[in-house]
Amino acid sequence: MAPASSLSAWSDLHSHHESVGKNIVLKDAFKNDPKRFDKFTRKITLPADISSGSNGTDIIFDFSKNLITEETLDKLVKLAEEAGVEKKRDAMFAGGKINFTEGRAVYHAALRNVSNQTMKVDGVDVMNTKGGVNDVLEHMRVFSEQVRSGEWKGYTGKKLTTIINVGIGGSDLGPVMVTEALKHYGAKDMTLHFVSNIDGTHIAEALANSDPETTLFLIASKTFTTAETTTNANTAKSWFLEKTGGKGDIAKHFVALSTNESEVTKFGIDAANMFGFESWVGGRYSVWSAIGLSVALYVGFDNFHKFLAGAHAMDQHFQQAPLRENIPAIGGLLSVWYSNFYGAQTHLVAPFDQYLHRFPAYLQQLSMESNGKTITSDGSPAKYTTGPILFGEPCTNAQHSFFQLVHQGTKLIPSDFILAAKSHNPVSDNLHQKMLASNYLAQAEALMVGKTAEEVRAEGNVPEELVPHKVFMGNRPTTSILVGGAIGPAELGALIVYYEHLTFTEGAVWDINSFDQWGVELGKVLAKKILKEIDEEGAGSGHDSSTGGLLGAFKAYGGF
Ligand SMILES: O=P(O)(O)OC[C@H]1O[C@](O)(CO)[C@@H](O)[C@@H]1O
Repeated sequence: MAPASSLSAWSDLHSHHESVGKNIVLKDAFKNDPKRFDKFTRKITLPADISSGSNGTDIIFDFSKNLITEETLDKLVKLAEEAGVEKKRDAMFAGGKINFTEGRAVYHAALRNVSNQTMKVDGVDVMNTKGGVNDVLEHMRVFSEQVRSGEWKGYTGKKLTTIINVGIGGSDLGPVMVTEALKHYGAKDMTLHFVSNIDGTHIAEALANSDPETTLFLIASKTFTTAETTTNANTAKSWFLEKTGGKGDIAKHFVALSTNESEVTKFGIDAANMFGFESWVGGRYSVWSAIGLSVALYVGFDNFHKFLAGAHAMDQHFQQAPLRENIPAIGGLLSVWYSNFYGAQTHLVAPFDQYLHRFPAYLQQLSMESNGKTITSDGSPAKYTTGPILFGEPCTNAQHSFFQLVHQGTKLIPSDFILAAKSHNPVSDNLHQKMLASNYLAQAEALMVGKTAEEVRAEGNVPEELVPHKVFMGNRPTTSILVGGAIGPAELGALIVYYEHLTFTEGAVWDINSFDQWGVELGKVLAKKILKEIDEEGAGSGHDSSTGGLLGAFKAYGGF
């Protein structure tokens, strides 16, 4: 495809930004158009049999507090058409090798294809082939039910109630985020640990209070070659063998979630205890695969299946809805609008939901590992900004830390706020939930309406020199996402996929490959070289004076 800036819709959007976009005053737009909320709100309804409540759950995406007019949306849709977003989407869902730098299909949607539509890569039916999606799901079902019921026992005959997932990046962030988000559904007798960091503290703390007789290790690594994971896994194995006096049975206590059978067996895990997936599942899209085993163990397979089904519902919406009605496509196009025409550099996601406290961290990998790229499909550098810096924290906490900058700083920070209408914990007669909701609504309203100097003065008793400090410029865009029930497995699945396809849409417009991650390689290679140098005499070789100086100092202070 062509670089986005060469498209006629791109130039058109530039003129539109100059003549219209720059001058949009949101509070006036609402005054002038009582139907604005209806015009820019989209809804998806999840089927009743997978929803958290007894009726199907609606999820409302209110885009009306964004700096757009109907004409803007039309022009953004035109941009998507010219950039071939639909063609690229269809190629993805058809198993095309759209990860063009690695020659791979991008087919994580097959993992949640609960309606079992035919999905093929290289002519092979990935759903029903031996060892394919349905076989792995069945293996996960059987295993998770055996562990949860206690039928699968440790080497001394005890039920396994501590799960330690060892993995990093996509082999960690999804499972952590989802198990936290679905804690309400989690097995009360299970303790979960997620060990990712190579910092020995992480594994040491997980092992400190674990009993080898009742601990199950999930070694989660797509490649099974990631240094942090293999090192942590070996430390876990040594601990297990040492604590059990060599009597511990690895086969009962260690399973692998991976694509790499030969490395798994080399590590000492039986191929029968390996839950596989294929190279067409990117790490940051792998929570739907065997990498999600900790989720299935914790919340039960039926809930894991609902999680997949909610995701599938959003996949179908993304595949079928016309661009102007297409929720993830609109989200992605808004991101392009702010990044490339308003110069925004960030994207804030703030869930008003404590269970979603790891959601922004999860989205950081999804968004920034996917679209943190400069090179376009023809190998030339993009002449425009690409992936935004995504950040966030749950609210209301974030309001009491960095929201100052969001309200009064010099930067435009497009923000997403997420709220579930129903809490899993309606304590104090729902007082907490009402307060949470009032903040969710108030923040978006405050960011939009702001406060003028006249309004500050009208409050009285404000010394004139303080007036400018108390002014809020307002007109700051937000997207409000409202889940019309509680956030259960299906609702969570749909929310994640909203962001997956939003990220897809951005990358498709920017003409970059959202599915590789070459940018993480250089640091890995240098770390390997320096690791060797720590054990050698001197302060390494070929380094700049800062790196060499610090290496020498580390060795001296650390006694290495
Ligand atoms: O699952 P693996 O192969 O251990 O990789 C872990 C993570 O490392 C990365 O490759 C980045 O270094 C991510 O893309 C991936 O999710």
